[in-house]
Amino acid sequence: AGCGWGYGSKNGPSHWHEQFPIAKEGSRQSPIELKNAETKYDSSLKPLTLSYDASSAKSLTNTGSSVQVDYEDGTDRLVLTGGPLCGKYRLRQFHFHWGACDDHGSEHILDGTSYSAELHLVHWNAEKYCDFAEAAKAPDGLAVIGVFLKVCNENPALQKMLSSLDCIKKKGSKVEFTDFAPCALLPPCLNYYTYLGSLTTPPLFESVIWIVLKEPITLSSEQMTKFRTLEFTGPDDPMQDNYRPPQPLKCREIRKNFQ
Ligand SMILES: NS(=O)(=O)c1c(F)c(F)c(-n2cc(CC3CCCCC3)nn2)c(F)c1F
Ligand SMILES: [Zn+2]
Repeated sequence: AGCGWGYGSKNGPSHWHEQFPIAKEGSRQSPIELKNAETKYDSSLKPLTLSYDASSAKSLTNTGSSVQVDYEDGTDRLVLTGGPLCGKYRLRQFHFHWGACDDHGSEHILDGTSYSAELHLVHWNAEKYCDFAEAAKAPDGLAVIGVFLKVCNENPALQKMLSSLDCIKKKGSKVEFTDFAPCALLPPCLNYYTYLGSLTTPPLFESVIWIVLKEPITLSSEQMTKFRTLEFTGPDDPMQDNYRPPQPLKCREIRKNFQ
């Protein structure tokens, strides 16, 4: 069988509809362009609350499309509540999307600006659903916090992960990765935009309540270069430009919790 979906010219985002029709037929696909002037301030939106105990990080994996840190999500360890959400959402994993150069690479675009990378913290609704796979198929099943990465000064919180990338250069490789508090990757200000969307990779399920932070976190250009030392399929195929372009807004509203 041909290689599965990816980000190449033969299996990239413009081909995904061939195996995943929702890519073209969906009504709430992600990512999108965020135009601040067209978003609506909603005073009923609550602040985000991230509960945070000794973190339950498990492993660091090269998934073949991103680098991902998986969490033990059998109990309420890292829980997201508040914001636009009803109930509590458990952190399952976080991963990144980035470009071949620092001037692009994020999935969401904010007022015409592409950032160098974007962090996604993926949570699932553990109050309503039994496990991640079930939640991933429900319209209110997932909540993903998107954080923009901007090349500026070094980010010490990323160093522990980036210094482990040499061990997972190859697709499918995985190493133990513990005691990593994801809150260290958040900016001081948690002002956010929120809208109803989808997974930005196949199967592109329309099950994500997106929460995109307005304030980016920063990292150095050396740290950004480190991401690109990972491989998609082999040594001549560096992992980069693993982002989906913006999708039609259709009849969706984007709200924000700040004026
Ligand atoms: N970019 S994103 O939108 O933040 C994003 C996500 F939110 C995800 F949840 C996944 N995801 C995909 C699966 C396979 C599951 C296999 C069982 C059925 C559901 C999908 N695991 N996690 C994902 F790959 C991704 F890119
Ligand atoms: Zn993602």
